[in-house]
Amino acid sequence: MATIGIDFKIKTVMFNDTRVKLQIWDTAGQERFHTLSTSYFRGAQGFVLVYDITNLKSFQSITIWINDIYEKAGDEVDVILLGNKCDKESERVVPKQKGEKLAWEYGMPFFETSAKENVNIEHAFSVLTKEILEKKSGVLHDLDVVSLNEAKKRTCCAF
Ligand SMILES: Nc1nc2c(ncn2[C@@H]2O[C@H](COP(=O)(O)OP(=O)(O)OP(=O)(O)O)[C@@H](O)[C@H]2O)c(=O)[nH]1
Repeated sequence: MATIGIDFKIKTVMFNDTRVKLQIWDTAGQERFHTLSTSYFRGAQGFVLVYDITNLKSFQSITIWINDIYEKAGDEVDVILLGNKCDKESERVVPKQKGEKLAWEYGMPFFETSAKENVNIEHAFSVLTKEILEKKSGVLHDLDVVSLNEAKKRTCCAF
């Protein structure tokens, strides 16, 4: 069934002994719902862009979505690209190399997946989760350094 507007699911996964709660928002991919989805971009930590390897138009739309993401969510967010339906090899119209090239141009991880046959789905989400967590811990670390420096300054000035 086509997604109208937005749908979301919550999944808790274990990641290096840490419980991580993923809130996964599924936006409608169809053009006529596009504007509806854009208001949900802000606040997202990661994006999974999915095209259908048997549908050229879905691949061509990816560039529009990438630009939208960077424009509306900032270019610091983590994005991965998935070429889905890799179980339908005989109907493939998008060569794997094209997906790889596009992902390489934007510096994002790329996987071919099959939601139907559960190929690479967990792996793709793990990679994205890892990138988000690493970025987050980096930010926390930076903030710690800043607050330590601030604390030092304050101590210094108080004397
Ligand atoms: N063979 C195959 N079919 C798939 C796969 N993933 C999804 N489908 C089928 O493709 C159709 C569309 O799937 P959706 O999950 O609704 O696709 P979507 O991109 O979310 O579509 P919107 O909700 O319109 O944005 C359904 O009939 C699914 O069963 C896959 O990996 N392989």
